[in-house]
Amino acid sequence: MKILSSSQIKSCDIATTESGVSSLNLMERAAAKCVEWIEMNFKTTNRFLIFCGTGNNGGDGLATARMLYEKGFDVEVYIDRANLNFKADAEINFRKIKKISGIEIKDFSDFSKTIKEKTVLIDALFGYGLNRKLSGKVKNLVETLNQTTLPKVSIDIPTGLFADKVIEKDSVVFKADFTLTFQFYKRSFLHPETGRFCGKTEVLDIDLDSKFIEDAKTDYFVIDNSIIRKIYKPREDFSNKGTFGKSILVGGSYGKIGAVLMSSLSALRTGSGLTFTMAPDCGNLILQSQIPEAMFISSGKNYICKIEIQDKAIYGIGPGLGKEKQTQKALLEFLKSYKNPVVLDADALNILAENQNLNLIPKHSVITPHPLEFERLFGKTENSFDRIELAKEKAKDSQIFIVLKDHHTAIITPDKKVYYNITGNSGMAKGGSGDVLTGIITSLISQKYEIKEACIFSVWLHGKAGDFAAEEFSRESMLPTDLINKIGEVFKSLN
Ligand SMILES: NC(=O)C1=CN([C@@H]2O[C@H](COP(=O)(O)OP(=O)(O)OC[C@H]3O[C@@H](n4cnc5c(N)ncnc54)[C@H](O)[C@@H]3O)[C@@H](O)[C@H]2O)[C@@H](O)CC1
Ligand SMILES: Nc1ncnc2c1ncn2[C@@H]1O[C@H](COP(=O)(O)OP(=O)(O)O)[C@@H](O)[C@H]1O
Ligand SMILES: [K+]
Repeated sequence: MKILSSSQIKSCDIATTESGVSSLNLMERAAAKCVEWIEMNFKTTNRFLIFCGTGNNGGDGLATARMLYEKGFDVEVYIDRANLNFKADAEINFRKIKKISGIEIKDFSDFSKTIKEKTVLIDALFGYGLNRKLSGKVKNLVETLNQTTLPKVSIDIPTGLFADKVIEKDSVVFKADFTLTFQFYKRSFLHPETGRFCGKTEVLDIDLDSKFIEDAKTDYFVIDNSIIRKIYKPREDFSNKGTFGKSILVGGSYGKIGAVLMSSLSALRTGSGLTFTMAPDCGNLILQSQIPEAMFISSGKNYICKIEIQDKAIYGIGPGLGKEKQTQKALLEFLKSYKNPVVLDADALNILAENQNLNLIPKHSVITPHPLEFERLFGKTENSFDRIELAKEKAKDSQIFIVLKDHHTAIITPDKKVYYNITGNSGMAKGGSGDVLTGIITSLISQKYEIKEACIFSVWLHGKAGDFAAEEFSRESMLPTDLINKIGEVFKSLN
């Protein structure tokens, strides 16, 4: 799914109205979608307090208020009585509301924190039209609303956020439990500084102009099910182990054999035809007894001392590798003579960062840094939006794929496209989850998925397996190995 900027969304709204739908109708459509969702999700609630601004977001709120009232709910509308300067469509909706005697219209200052139970707060103060941080009455109101424990729903965007940029550190933002957004994810929903205000995001289809959307140019995408369906290649019947590639997972050191073990197991669980683990001898017994399907390639005693080059294999290097001098030398020597794409993670990246040898990374390789590893490689940035921009430059300069791991991992391609992942959960914030991802990416590349597609599919699959694991074991209790065991269920869901 494309992510458009706020100015592109505005143009898309205009294109839609030019194709024959009036802007008032569009607002009606947007509100109807919100009401439909609200009815489905707040079955026992009977009272809605709707906070409206004077722009189109406020207009959506006013139309939502009317429709909820018509469905028999109790509704109170809160506005700034000192500023009734509504935009055209909002004005029409305000007049409609005024005619309904059953809807109370109150001033922001009338809101009391001691509110009855079974009440939901709906934020329609500002949408993507916000152009500066909140101040004055709206800021005070949002601060007060945030202090209540009532469920909170934002229409389109939590008030105080911009669609596609970071907020200042001291900004006040409505802290939603749910955000009902129209047609597109906004980039700010996907970044840590801003996404934490959105709660669960629901994208409501309001049928904006499909031709405009198809033609719109953007560098940013959300990985949705339709992308995955296009990428996924069901396993062929007329095949053998050679059909599904050879993965070599390189890593492990004394005390960290588990990391490369999990990578190897993940490669197997995602379909790798032949899977090898290249690890020091101290790992042999552990690996052979835990994963008999993987073959062992010995390299050193307690840490990797040499990375042997084999034909027609895809290498995933880094999990549990450590940074012993000889390991560093082995990695650098391998990279000096190996020219095919590789997957590099964890200490492989730290070794390259310390030696400033980024130019050794073969073209079209995949690197999978978390934010700190990224910083070690490429330097500090002010915020996560700047980090993505820096990653775009670096991916292009080095012609590599950067899988920037986070709550919403982003894949940055050499042609500067950014794909955000929306599967996964905080149960994955445990040592070992990254090792699993390295194994999956290596396995999919060895099965001849295009590198970009392998990255997209792997990150999605990893997160989805994490979601299944959380469902069964809880976020607290689930382990990276549970996640590996759930990969099969994810594949089943695709078949
Ligand atoms: N046809 C459309 O344009 C559609 C728009 N929709 C809604 O329209 C919203 C966008 O509407 P608008 O462009 O009217 O923008 P908003 O309703 O977000 O903001 C209204 C106006 O407030 C002013 N403003 C910005 N920041 C401010 C601040 N910090 N303090 C005080 N005033 C400030 C700006 O002049 C802005 O135009 C979307 O988020 C969505 O909710 C939906 O109705 C769907 C269709
Ligand atoms: N809060 C979270 N929500 C979703 N995914 C997460 C979260 N925390 C971690 N992950 C995922 O788990 C993996 C962690 O990788 P990494 O930080 O390298 O850990 P490790 O090296 O210990 O395995 C990444 O793929 C990341 O996206
Ligand atoms: K809003």
